[in-house]
Amino acid sequence: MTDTRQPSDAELVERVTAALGTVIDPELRRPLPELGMVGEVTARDGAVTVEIRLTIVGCPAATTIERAVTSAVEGVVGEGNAVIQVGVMTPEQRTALTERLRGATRRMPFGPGSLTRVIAVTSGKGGVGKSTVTANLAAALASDGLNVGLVDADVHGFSIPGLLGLVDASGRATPPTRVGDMIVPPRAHGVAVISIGMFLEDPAAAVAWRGPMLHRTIEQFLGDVHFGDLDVLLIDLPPGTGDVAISLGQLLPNAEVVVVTTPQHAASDVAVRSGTVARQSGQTVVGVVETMSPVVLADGSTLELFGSGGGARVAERLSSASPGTEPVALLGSVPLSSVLREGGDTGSPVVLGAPADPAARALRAIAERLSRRGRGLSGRSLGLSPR
Ligand SMILES: Nc1ncnc2c1ncn2[C@@H]1O[C@H](COP(=O)(O)OP(=O)(O)OP(=O)(O)O)[C@@H](O)[C@H]1O
Repeated sequence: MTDTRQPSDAELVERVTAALGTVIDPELRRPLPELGMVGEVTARDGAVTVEIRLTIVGCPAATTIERAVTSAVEGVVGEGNAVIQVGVMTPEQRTALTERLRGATRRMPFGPGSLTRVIAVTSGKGGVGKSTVTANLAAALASDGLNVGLVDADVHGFSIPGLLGLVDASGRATPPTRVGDMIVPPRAHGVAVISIGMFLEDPAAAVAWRGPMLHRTIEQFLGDVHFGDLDVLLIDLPPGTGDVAISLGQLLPNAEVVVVTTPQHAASDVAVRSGTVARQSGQTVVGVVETMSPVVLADGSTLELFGSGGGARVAERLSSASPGTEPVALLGSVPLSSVLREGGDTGSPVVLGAPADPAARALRAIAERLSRRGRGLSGRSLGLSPR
């Protein structure tokens, strides 16, 4: 027999509370009650009032949250029977929230033993297409359903916000949300992104920092930014073997490293050095990506603007420099593509915006190869001990 009586107000409160448990904060990616964002829930004569506490005044996700809460509550009480009162957390509530979130991760959540795969992308020379490769790999992996974070560690030459469309018309990068002293990264194309560019008022400002300041910034990006549970964290390193690469080697010796090069000798020779420095800190070079590779033109001829063979050369030299370890593979070659470049200029990664372009296909295949590699459990702590 079906129960046809009207639910009591107490039952409504119970059902609405359960429904609110399904509403996820779009930035912090956890249910609202778990974040302490749901205040009092009261019912009277079948109508329900819900108090929502936003983390900060002017929270960028306010409208999305209010809409999601309204729809969850109306799902229980019917349209027009829900009153949503939106307020803001007190400083004490905010502190409790940041402490809860910190406890859930750890101070350095991506260090050795982490279940997140950390993939640092490096190159020898600047301007070889490293950031473009990183942004596209992040977008491709996220569109495959993985939780992806991206740290733009190219502090002096940051370009990730632009490549992923996280800039306004004046070129200013989207600032992250701050909850107390915790930083919530903006998201684009499903990727949570942090970059020094997001902390600068003037997009043209030069960041002239040296060793200790750079080290602290990278440490903060990895420790104070709330990425939540990630499957993969990509790191766009500055070109070369400078302070940031060394800091990252110390902080994340567990990182896997992808070396990007063009086909040209001048680029591939220095790219080998970047791979070698990564290895010295214990990181594993998992492959090489060649970009700006030869492209087949409409008339069938091949344009080799930067020559050919650089990627294979780097892979071979890194393999022979470390005999006895797994050979370093050429993960793929991304041909020269004006569609890819235009996608970068407009913040629309080519893997999403023009998936049929040969460069997009090559990048997708590289992302697949990388994620296939990650399915094994070798090197991961399973939390088991022998009996
Ligand atoms: N395969 C490609 N075809 C055409 N243009 C490309 C290709 N790859 C990258 N580019 C273009 O080359 C320029 C440099 O690329 P990008 O910024 O990714 O290089 P980078 O190695 O990260 O540079 P830096 O480290 O100095 O910041 C960009 O304008 C980008 O659009």
